[in-house]
Amino acid sequence: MPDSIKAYEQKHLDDVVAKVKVAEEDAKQRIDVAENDEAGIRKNFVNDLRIKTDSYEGLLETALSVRQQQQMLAERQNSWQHATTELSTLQRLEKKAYFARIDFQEGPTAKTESIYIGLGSFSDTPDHFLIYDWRAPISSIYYDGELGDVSYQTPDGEQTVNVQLKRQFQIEDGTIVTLYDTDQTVTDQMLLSALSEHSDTKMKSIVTTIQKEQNQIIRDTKSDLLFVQGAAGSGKTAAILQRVAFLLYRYRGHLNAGQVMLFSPNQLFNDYIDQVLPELGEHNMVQMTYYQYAGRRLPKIDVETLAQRFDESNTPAQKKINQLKGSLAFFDAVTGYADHLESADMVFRNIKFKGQVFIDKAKIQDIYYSFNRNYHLGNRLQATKEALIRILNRRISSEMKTKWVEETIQDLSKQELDSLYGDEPREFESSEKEMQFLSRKVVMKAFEPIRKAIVRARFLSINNQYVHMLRDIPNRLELRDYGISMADWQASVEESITKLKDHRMQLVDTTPYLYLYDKMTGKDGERDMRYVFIDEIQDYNAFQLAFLKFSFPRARFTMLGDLNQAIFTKENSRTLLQELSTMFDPDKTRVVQLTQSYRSTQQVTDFTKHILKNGEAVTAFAREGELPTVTVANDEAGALKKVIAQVQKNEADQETTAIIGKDLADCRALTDQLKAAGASVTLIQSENQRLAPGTIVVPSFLAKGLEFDAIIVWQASASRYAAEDERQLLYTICSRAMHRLSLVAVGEVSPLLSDVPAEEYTVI
Ligand SMILES: Nc1ncnc2c1ncn2[C@@H]1O[C@H](COP(=O)(O)OP(=O)(O)OP(=O)(O)O)[C@@H](O)[C@H]1O
Repeated sequence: MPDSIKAYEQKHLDDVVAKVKVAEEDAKQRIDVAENDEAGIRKNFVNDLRIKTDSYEGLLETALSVRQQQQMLAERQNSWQHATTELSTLQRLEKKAYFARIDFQEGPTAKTESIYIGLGSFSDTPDHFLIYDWRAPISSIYYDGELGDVSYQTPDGEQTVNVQLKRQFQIEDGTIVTLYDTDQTVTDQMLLSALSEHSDTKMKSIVTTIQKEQNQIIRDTKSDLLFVQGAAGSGKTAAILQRVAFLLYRYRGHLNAGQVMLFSPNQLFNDYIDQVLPELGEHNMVQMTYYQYAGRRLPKIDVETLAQRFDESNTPAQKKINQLKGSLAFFDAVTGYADHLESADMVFRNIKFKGQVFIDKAKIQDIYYSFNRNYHLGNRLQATKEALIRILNRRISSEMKTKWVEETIQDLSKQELDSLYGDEPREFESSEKEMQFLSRKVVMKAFEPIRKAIVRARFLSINNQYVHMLRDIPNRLELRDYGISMADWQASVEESITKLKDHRMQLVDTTPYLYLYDKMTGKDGERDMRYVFIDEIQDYNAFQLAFLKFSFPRARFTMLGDLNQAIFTKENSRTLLQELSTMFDPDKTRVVQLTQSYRSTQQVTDFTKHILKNGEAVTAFAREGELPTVTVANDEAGALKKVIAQVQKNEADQETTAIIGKDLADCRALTDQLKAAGASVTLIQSENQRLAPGTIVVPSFLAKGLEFDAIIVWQASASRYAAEDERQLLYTICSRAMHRLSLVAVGEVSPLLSDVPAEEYTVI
C-alpha cells in the first residue's frame, strides 16, 4: 500500500477525530446544563411549593404543581441520559473511529460514494454521516459480498450497489496502524490477527471481522425460528451477541434490552459474555440458565442441579421414561390432560380456618364445575375465586356472633383496639353498634389468611394434580410404543411422589410440572418478551422448547447449538431437530449451518473432530499451531507430575490454562493434589462461581461455551471415557482449546481416541 494512501487516510482520520472532539465538548456542555437545570429545579421545587391542604382546590393545585415539576425533571433526565450515551459513543469513536471504508456506486451513472464504518454513527450535520454504524443497512455490504454488484436489505426492500473498494483499518488511539485493500469479505489477515490473541476471562465483540454466514444470522429479521447448527468454536455465541446489538439498533424505540432474553448454559458463561454488549454501547439482555428460570418459580422445591444431573446414572427403563417425559408427545399429553380438567378431575383442597374445614373441597368442586363449557381453565378459576370470596363475605356476619370473637374483643389491649379503630371516627350510636363494628374488624382480620388463600388459589393442589396426571398418562399414551412397561411407569410415579414429599424434583419433571400449573391457572405467558435466544440447544428436550414457546408466545426464537456437543441428552438430540420442525411454521423457519471453527488452531480442530463418529461437519480454520500431545502415565502420581510440568510450561508461555476433569470428584481430588504440590490453581465447582484469572480446574459440564488458550484434559483414560455415548463429552472438552491441547491419561488412554490418526498428535 503506497505511503501516500496511508497519509491520505491518516489525514481523513485526523479530520474526523477533530470533529468527534468538537461533538464531545458539545455533549459535555449539554450534560452540565442538564445537571444544573436539574439541581435548580430541585432547589426551586422546595422553595416554590406551597402545600395547600385546606380545600379540595388547594390539594389539586398542589398535586398539579408537583406533577409539573416531575415532568420538568424527567425531561432534564432524558436529555442528560441522551447526552451521556452520546458522549460515551464519541469517546469510543475518538480512539477507534472506524474499521472499514467502502466505495460504491448506486447506478452506472451515479457518482462514487465513500463511507466509513465504525462502532457507532457520527454526523457533523444532520444527514452528513462521517461514520456509519456497523448495523446500518448499507454496512451490510462490508460483511456480505465481494467487489462488484452487491445487494443489501433496507427497510424499504433490497438495494444493489456496485462496490469498487473495500479498505480495512487497524486503528489504535487515533493512529492508523495498518490498512489493507481487499476483495474478499474480510481479509484473513485481519481475522488471523484477531484469532491469534490470547484468551481472556471475558469474551470480546467480533464487529470488525464478522463473517458472511455469521452476518446472515446477525441480520435476520424474518424468521420466527432461526436455528443455527454450528461446530464448536464457529462463533455461534459471538454471532448472537452481535445479533442482539443489531436488533436493539434496528428496532430502536420499539425494543429494549429487557425484551430480549438469553438462556445460557451456566452462570460462568453469563459472566464470560457480559462485557460484549456494553462494549458495543448496548445494555445487556435478560440472561438466565434454564435451571434458574425454572427454579425461580419453584422456591420450595430443590430442583436437581447440573452436577447431580450429570452424575445421574439411570437404568435403561428410567432412560426411556426420561426420554418420554422430554418429548413433544408428552407435551401434547399434558395439554390434553389439562384441557380435560375443564370438565372433570381437578383436585381440590379444603379451605380451613382454625383447624376446621371452612369451605369443603366438594363445595369448591361444585362451584368450579358449575360454570358452563365456555369457561376455560383461567376464567373458571377466576369465577371460582369470586364465588368463594362471596361466600367468605357472607360468613363474616355469622362469624361475628361466635364466642371467640367476643372473647377476642374483651382481651384486646389498648394498642390493639386503637389499631382496630384506625382513622375512623369513634362515635357510635350505641355500644351495640360499637361492638358490631369491632366484631366485624376482628373477623375480617382473622379471615385475612383465608382471603389470601382464595386469591392465591391455594385450594388447588399442584402436587396432587401432577401425581394424578402421571397416573393418568397410560390412558393418554401407549407406553409400549416408547418401550416402557406399566410396572416401570408405576415405579417411576412412586419415585416422583417420594421426591415431591421430600421437596425434591428431577429436572425432567420440572417443566411438565410448571406447564401443568400454568395451564391450571390459566397463565398464557409473558407477552412482552420479543426475542428469545437459547444457546446450547442440544441440552434441552423438546418439552422444554415447547414450554418456552408457550411461555413467550409473542417472541421470535433463535436457537443455537452443536449436536456434536450433546453432553446431557446424548444421541436423543438428533430427534430434537425433527420435533422442533413441527413446532414452527416451516416458511418462517431458517436453518443455518456454520462449519468453520474459528476458536482453535488447525491442529487442534483436526484432532478433536476425529473423536466424533458421524458427527456434524467441522472445517478447520487455517491457523497454524503445535500438535496436541497425549501422555500416558503408569499411575496417578506420574500423571500428576505431567500435569504440573504442563501447567508450568503454559504459564511460562503465558497461555491461560484450564484443566478439565470429567466430574467434580476427579476435579476436587486433582486440585488437592496440585495444591499439596505447591501449584496455584482455582477449582471451579459450581456454576455460581466466577471465572478466576490464572489456571483453573473445572469439571466438564461447567466448561460449556467457554474457551482457554490451553486445555489439559485430566484423566483422558480408558477408565473415564470408554462408552460410545461419551464421545460428545470428550469432544466438547477438547474443543475448548484455542492454541494448545494436552491430554493426560493413567494406565490406558481412552479408546475414543483410537480414530485419531497418529500424525495428528505427539506422544510425550
Ligand atoms: N468472525 C469472527 N471474528 C473473530 N473471532 C471470531 C469470529 N467468529 C468467532 N470468533 C471467535 O471464535 C471463538 C469461538 O466463538 P464462540 O465461542 O462464539 O463459538 P461457539 O460456536 O459458541 O462455540 P461452542 O459451541 O464451542 O461454545 C471466540 O473466541 C470468538 O471470538
